[in-house]
Amino acid sequence: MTAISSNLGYPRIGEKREWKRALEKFWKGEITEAQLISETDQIRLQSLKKQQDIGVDLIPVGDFSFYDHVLDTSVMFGIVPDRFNYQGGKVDLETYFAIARGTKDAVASEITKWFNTNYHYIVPELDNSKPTLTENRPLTFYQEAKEKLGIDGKPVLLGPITYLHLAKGYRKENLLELIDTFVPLYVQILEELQAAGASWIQIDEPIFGTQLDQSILLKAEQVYQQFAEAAPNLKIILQTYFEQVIHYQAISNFPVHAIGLDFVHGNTLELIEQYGFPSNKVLAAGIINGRNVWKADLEERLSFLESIRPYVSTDQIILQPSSSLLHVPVTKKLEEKLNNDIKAGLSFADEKLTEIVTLINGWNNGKIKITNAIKENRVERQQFIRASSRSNEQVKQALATLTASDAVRDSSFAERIKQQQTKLNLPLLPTTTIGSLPQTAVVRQTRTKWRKGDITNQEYDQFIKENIRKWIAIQEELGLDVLVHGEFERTDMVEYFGEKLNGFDVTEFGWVQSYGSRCVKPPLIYGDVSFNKPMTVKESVYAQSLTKKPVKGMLTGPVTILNWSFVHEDVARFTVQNQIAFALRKEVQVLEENGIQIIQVDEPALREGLPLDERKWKGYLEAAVYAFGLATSGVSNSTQIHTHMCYSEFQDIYDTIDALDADVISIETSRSHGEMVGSFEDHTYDKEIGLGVYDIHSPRIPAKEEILENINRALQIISPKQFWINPDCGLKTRSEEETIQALKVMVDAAAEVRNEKLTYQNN
Ligand SMILES: CN1c2c(nc(N)[nH]c2=O)NC[C@@H]1CNc1ccc(C(=O)N[C@@H](CCC(=O)N[C@@H](CCC(=O)N[C@@H](CCC(=O)O)C(=O)O)C(=O)O)C(=O)O)cc1
Ligand SMILES: N[C@@H](CCS)C(=O)O
Ligand SMILES: [Zn+2]
Repeated sequence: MTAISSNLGYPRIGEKREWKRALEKFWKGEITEAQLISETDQIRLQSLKKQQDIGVDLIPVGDFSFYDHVLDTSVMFGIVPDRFNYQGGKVDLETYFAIARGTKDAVASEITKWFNTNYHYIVPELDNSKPTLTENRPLTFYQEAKEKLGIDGKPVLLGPITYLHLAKGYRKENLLELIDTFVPLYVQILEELQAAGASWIQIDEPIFGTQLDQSILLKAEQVYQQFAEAAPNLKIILQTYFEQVIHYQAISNFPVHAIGLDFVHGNTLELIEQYGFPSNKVLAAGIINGRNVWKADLEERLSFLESIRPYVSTDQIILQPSSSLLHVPVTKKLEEKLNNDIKAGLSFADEKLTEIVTLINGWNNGKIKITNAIKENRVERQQFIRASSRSNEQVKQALATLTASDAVRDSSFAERIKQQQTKLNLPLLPTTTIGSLPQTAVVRQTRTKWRKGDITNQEYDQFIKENIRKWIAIQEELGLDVLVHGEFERTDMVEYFGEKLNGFDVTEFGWVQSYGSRCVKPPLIYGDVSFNKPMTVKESVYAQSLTKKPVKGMLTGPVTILNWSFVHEDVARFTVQNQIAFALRKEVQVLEENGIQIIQVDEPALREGLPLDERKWKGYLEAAVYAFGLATSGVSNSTQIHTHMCYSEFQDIYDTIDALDADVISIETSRSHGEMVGSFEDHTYDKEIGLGVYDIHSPRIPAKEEILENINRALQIISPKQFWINPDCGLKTRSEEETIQALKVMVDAAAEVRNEKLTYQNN
């Protein structure tokens, strides 16, 4: 008997984002549903075939999605919010996409971060819905892989404990009962899979990387007992990831065939060393990082595996990535423009699976059998490690001299805001946007032409300027108070800085799914980071030259740049974060020197990066506050620092939001229907704040009444003197028409409330 290799999930998007293009064509009505299905079938089957060719033993099936796997789970259980008029039975694609994207009559469901990743899932709205099994999705995909490719796949299912923790619309005290209502449906899925001849099933429970009550653990054990009894021939892998499990002793004793543990994040090895591993179970060991893109050190991984060997027999292990490969790009083979030294150090999804297959051979048959692979791996890694561009002594020295006071502004907020008000003279309830304006097809196509050399630098600059000019005029016409230049020159708020800062590089095809069809291309941080030359000044200064109203300078913050990049692993993440902050500090100062009076430093990833294990929160948050302070504290009192965060639960980090000491913060709240507002009830927040008053992720134009409701709800708790009115995130995904219409409604609503408040004050 030998051990086997496995994968937990494969990127859905195709090597060149074919999946995204098919979806967007369908949404635009350019292809039919049948064409969408046929195109995505092809992408999915190619992905399965590739994994088969690489030699992966347990190939995941059912990890494919038309939008999001949490939404897939919801519709499989008939969990559809009432506003979509669902009549029962299998949920059709129209309803599925309506939940995800909204319609003109119904707002989309909320999206939020999938654990500590930049992937967003659709939050299930349980309310009073009665779960029913509308289709056995895992079974459908299991049968497809078997019939079309002869793959005896491993269906992937989101587990009930995690699914219900991610859902809303129920009272926490009813969770245990609620779990019981889903169990029979899961049981039916498992029974049918077993009857169809499936051998394995992966049930994802990443929630076990977070702190859970004893009562939940007990319930979970009973649930898995029921699963095991219902389908005794199905080998259940209880799969955790993104963190070491917190309740290891409890979970490792659950009555399942295998326990999947992440050996990359946290210290899982220590848990095994301390408590051992049950002899009657298989250890599915995640030993290749599923969240980063660097080539593993095969020799080191093999010797790491030797530390596990005393606790398991040779065939008692499955080797796999630490998590689904949804979070890394598909293959590095398409990267033809990357510097060779950097490319040598990379490993995307396909290359990671090859590493797993190599390691399983080494584990089963001895190191000698993989000597050549190890040699090649060593040479390539050394080529990367020794690349001369990776080290920057000057930055290291500059950072070594920094102290706590380098990250704190000169005066208190109370003092600063007086000076800022005098200078900016803004009205009550100022209106603004978050930064980006529509990245139309023309904007993207022009950038692509420029990249290909089809248009010159001057022509591209001129094109960007024209867009800035056009949108400054539109914003003035709309009556917004603080304007933005629109970020037309940026592919993405992180990738753009990756193109400009030293120590970064960018890929051509290194896409990962962010939400729905939207993808991002995280830059690579391969070495010490430093400022090269001004990155945003030209566009900001040009925009400011066109108007008397203040134009915000627009930067992405150090925590977000770090979180949304693939960061080399040679030094601590916090060190890289401070290097980025130090480089941004320079940019902030240059913007100020060039007459920009408001500078926004976005930190949308700050909450997302919060460790799953609460014991690690303090260190993470302190480092975040320091880095943000380092980036923003080098300006005078009268320069107003803004920040922006979106799509996360912020209640947990209220104190950090305060400690960032930004003069103004804008936070998304519209999809969560104002839940964040409640946090301000219990605190006395003294700085200024904009709570997003409408959802930009839906093409729907908000009604004035909705915006008024959002504003008035916030104003019950936050003083109008502190409150800003803005959408909840950037507008780059919206069309020009949608943007203008929605902003018009927003500005009208703001004017109405402003007049009411002023009338009230004057009386
Ligand atoms: C705020 N958000 C962000 C997150 N993470 C980031 N790294 N950046 C973010 O802004 N996480 C949380 C949220 C997620 N939100 C979004 C919102 C929108 C997108 C998005 O629209 N992504 C685009 C890709 C953007 C991009 O870089 N485009 C390139 C064009 C590349 C291209 O497709 N070119 C075409 C030719 C042009 C054409 O015909 O369209 C080609 O080569 O074929 C660019 O602008 O140059 C997306 O399309 O998915 C992501 C996350
Ligand atoms: N300034 C960015 C922030 C997005 S989170 C934008 O507007 O797109
Ligand atoms: Zn945002």
